[in-house]
Amino acid sequence: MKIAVGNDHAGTEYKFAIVELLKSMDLEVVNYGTDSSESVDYADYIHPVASDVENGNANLGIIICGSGNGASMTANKHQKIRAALCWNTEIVKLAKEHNNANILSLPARFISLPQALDMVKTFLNTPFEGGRHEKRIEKIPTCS
Ligand SMILES: O=C(CO)[C@H](O)[C@H](O)[C@H](O)COP(=O)(O)O
Repeated sequence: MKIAVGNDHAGTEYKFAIVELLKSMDLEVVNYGTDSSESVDYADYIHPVASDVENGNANLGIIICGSGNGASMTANKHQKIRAALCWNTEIVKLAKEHNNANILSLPARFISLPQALDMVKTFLNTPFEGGRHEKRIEKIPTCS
């Protein structure tokens, strides 16, 4: 399984720990994020993650910025992306079970690092429930 990861300067520290976790789980990781704490524009580092997930080059994505909003807004501009901004493991679980989220967006400035790592594990280990949720997510990309 391949995971695409992206972050701005607010997510760099958490990104390093998340990449380490993913590698310890024998997952393939592609890092599109900045590796620096120098200020950057999140969209430049998030679009490549969304593109990879959208075109099947990666199975899932994990994106990190200060609030998680800029990252998720950017990723959700991609037609096939369902990026979920999450702040605890319960929300992550629902984002997979009900929404089949294919990108997890983490607000690094509002969650602890242990919380972030637990959320990543939940994201990877929770399956989509399907059933009634299938037709609901199919309706998401239908916009005027
Ligand atoms: O895009 C964001 C907010 O929606 C992210 O949280 C950014 O990380 C944040 O805006 C960066 O803020 P900074 O003051 O430039 O470090």
